[in-house]
Amino acid sequence: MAARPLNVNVGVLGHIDSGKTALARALSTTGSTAAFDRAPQSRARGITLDLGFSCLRTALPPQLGPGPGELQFTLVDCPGHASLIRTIIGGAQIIDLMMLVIDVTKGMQTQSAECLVIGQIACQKMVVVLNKIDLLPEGKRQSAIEKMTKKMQKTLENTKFCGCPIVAVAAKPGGPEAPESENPLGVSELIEVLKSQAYLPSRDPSGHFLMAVDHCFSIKGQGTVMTGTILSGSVSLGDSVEIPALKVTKKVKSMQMFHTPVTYAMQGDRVGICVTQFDPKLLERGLICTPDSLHTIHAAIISLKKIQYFRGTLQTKAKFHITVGHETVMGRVMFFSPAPADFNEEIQENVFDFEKDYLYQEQYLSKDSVSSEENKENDQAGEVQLPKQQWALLEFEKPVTCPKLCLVIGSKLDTDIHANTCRLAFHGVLLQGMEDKNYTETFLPKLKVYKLKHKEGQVERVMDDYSVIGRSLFKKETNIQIFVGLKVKLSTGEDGIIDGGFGQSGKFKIRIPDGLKPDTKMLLTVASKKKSKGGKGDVTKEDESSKNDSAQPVTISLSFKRYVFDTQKKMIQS
Ligand SMILES: Nc1nc2c(ncn2[C@@H]2O[C@H](COP(=O)(O)OP(=O)(O)OP(=O)(O)O)[C@@H](O)[C@H]2O)c(=O)[nH]1
Ligand SMILES: [Mg+2]
Repeated sequence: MAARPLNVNVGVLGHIDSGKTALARALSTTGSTAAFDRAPQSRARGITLDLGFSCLRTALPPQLGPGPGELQFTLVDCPGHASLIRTIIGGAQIIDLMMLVIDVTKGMQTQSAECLVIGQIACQKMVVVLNKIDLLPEGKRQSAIEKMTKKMQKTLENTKFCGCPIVAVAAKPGGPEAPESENPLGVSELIEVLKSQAYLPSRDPSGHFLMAVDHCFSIKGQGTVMTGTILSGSVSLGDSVEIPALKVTKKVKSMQMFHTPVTYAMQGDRVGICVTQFDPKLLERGLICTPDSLHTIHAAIISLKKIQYFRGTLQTKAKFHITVGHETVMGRVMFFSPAPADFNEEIQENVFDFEKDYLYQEQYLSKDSVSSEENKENDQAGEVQLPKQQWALLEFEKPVTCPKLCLVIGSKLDTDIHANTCRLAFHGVLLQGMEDKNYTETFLPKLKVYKLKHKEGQVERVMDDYSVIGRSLFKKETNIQIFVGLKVKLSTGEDGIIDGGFGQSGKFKIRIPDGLKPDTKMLLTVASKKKSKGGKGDVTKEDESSKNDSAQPVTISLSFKRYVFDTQKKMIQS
């Protein structure tokens, strides 16, 4: 049997109309079933609506090893239209090398920037393609290309693609009206660059089989064919595969890779898998897998990072479009960070420690979320102390089916697509999914995220050397009983313990085990003498006036933590 060609998936991404489909067409020698805007709706609108696949075979470049053999580039033509970003995110997750197509007459555009962000999250390597150079006036073409090349180099400076190759082409010189005979410019040079950038993607046949299906059709008398890219594991003739969306399991009857029958395929391969007949309309896009290997989850814990280009803050309780693996759903987030003692701890990849305590955050902590005033206080140099790792709890509006440890991207897709702003907000890794619909009761209590609570009140008067009466710490209707035994601190330094309620107006008694200091006693005696002159009004009035009474010299502070998901709402002090 001839050696299998080595397959490298090349994504073609870029702003709408930059010429991605034209470029894929110019590059490919063999078109697969789903290539080149075949769908009638796509042709009618002149835009790409779905992922297109085609391939290009070349001789194996030297860095990929000696001996004869072929290199197959599977070109994944992604749509450019902003509304199709979910498809683009799905496409980016199966590629090894990304081509970012830029219209040389326009430069970076909004979706070019979004594609760059997606590339940074999902791809290892990139080549920038400056397309439509035929539109530059011939005399100034070279200098215009050089200028744009410099600009792109600058844009990429602070990305992981710094220094990546930039190639100038015209995929379809003359545009749509030009005759097909018109030869593209620069494409053979581009192929050389692609070959030089090709690397042996790490492929691993072990683990569960998982494939992203992008196309499904039936063949009379044979069965239904699903084409797609194998994301993990491997598959052989006769294997059972599950289609989770349809809740069915089917046997693999035959397989093809680019029109050639095969008996085995593994991670990174593009295959068509034929199984016993089912209605192909039921599965246009989706996942197939080893039976029972995916989980369907209602909520998840992820570790995450904010996307630097996203303007604004990430607020707890906000809703995002959340892409989990290959599905996108609406979800609500709650951010949390390490507890202060663990702030500098190293990043733990791919695991979540349920033994640890975590600190609830109203928003994701980033340089711009910490106010400049706090900033000054915390650090002279203006450097904000940020934890090395942060997490979020995601609660989905409807359950999603996804692999474990999959990529998660949060975006604000309801942002106006003409707003010229990055809609991608955060990315992360799914660490723990919650399959139980009643996860709030069965699962969340295990998650030890706490809020720090702080209450302040005032000492009203001294009872004796070992006890004082406090007020303004609780509301009138608060059940003080549940606070009994908690430690408090007086602003004069004494430690105290809440002993019980006192009267009906939310006042309470504090025991001072070590006794009041003489200075404190004096301070309080003077203050209460002044006050008693005012006479006795009714209780609420007194309470109100006392709130504004800054003359009270001694304050009481009560601090405790409370776990967000503790059903008993226990207050805990260290
Ligand atoms: N002049 C010129 N026109 C080009 C070139 N490449 C593509 N075009 C034209 O640009 C338009 C868009 O090309 P497509 O290949 O459909 O662009 P796309 O990036 O795939 O568009 P979407 O998939 O909808 O985002 C078409 O009218 C092409 O004929 C080029 O090199 N020169
Ligand atoms: Mg296109």
